[in-house]
Amino acid sequence: MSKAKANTQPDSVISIHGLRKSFGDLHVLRGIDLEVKRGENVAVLGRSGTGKSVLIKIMVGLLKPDAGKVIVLGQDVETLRDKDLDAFRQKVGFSFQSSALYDSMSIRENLEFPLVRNVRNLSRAEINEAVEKALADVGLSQTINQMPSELSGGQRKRIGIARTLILKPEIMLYDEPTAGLDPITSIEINNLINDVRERLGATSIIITHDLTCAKTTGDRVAMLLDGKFERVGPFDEVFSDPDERIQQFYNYKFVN
Ligand SMILES: Nc1ncnc2c1ncn2[C@@H]1O[C@H](COP(=O)(O)OP(=O)(O)OP(=O)(O)O)[C@@H](O)[C@H]1O
Repeated sequence: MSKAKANTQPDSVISIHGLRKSFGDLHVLRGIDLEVKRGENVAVLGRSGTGKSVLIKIMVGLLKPDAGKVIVLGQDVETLRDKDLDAFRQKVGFSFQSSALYDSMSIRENLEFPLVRNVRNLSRAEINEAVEKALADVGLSQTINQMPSELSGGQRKRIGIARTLILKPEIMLYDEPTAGLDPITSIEINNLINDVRERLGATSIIITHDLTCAKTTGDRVAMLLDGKFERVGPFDEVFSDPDERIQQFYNYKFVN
């Protein structure tokens, strides 16, 4: 761990070097490098199937890389096991592409679930308070006794984010937070992501192919092309690049 730390820039909370991952002959990640500072929001952009979800899964230890290093909060993710991995996953919140709510549980029960599983010795009053706060943070206090099936797609996404936030993570990883949502609801989610950063001081990686989401939430965007971050920087800088692949992506998707 110390060796890996030595390679990391001092203010980085996420440090990725030479990351590679293939599935058989499919070379998905071909040498990814990225440094993310505390409190920064980085939007990872790329077309479908370019490996964005694979990257996020490697970052939380759900997939093993073939080569390279992923250091998150000073820890080499690949080496984490058992209790250390559990503790790590409390500090790194992962908001799934599907909201991943339990359909048979009420919103209150969905939010209680990670707390009861991960935090010991909480009183009933503390659990209630945490659930109420998390719901208020995403503007959905009124849904506490409803079932997921009674909510809209946008509301389910926000509840999914609240369920991740309830453990007060230092890092939030959002996988396609606006996928399948109408433009207005997408804007609400983008605002929520920015709000989370301001209120919790969380560092976030936002995986998306929604350019509006990337522009609104990312201090920087990292453009995944052919298995590498070909361009990393402020949105306008990255998309002023005349590279045909970048312009094709921009012109096809961006409506504003
Ligand atoms: N466990 C796995 N086994 C085999 N192939 C996989 C596995 N996970 C991902 N892949 C392949 O890796 C490639 C990248 O997948 P990934 O889900 O990361 O794409 P993505 O950029 O997130 O796409 P989308 O925007 O559509 O969600 C795809 O071709 C996918 O089929």
